[in-house]
Amino acid sequence: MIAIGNDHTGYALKKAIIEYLEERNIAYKDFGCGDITSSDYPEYAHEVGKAIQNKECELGILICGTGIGISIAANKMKGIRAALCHDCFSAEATRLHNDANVLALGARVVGIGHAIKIVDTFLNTDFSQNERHIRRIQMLEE
Ligand SMILES: O=C[C@H](O)[C@H](O)[C@H](O)COP(=O)(O)O
Repeated sequence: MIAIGNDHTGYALKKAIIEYLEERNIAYKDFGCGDITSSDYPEYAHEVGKAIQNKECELGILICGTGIGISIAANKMKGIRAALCHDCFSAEATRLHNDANVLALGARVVGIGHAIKIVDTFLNTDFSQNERHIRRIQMLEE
């Protein structure tokens, strides 16, 4: 299950990502927001982070204007490794090396087509299970 959350700036991109997920029968839970009325990104980061912490969802996608605020908020939560990625190389590397469990995107930074490719890369790359990466992730948790 993929958790998805966004502030007002990310609403249009969120709809496009949901279309991508539905076309591929990928289960998701939408934690809002549901329109373009000004809203506060920490709320949605918190909801998505909680869904991952309690194992309701395995991975999350968070969107704000830059992706920065919402990733800062998510990364304050224990066990959350949110990666702000605006290119496919980073999206692949953060799954392989960091076992990132949240992809953060900036709706004011990337176009929808590029963002969908980034989402596709993130969701289709598994953690490497490499010993040195496991060690470093454990250090992050400590
Ligand atoms: O990091 C913060 C996010 O990019 C927000 O989406 C952004 O600050 C929202 O800006 P505004 O309230 O001016 O639409």
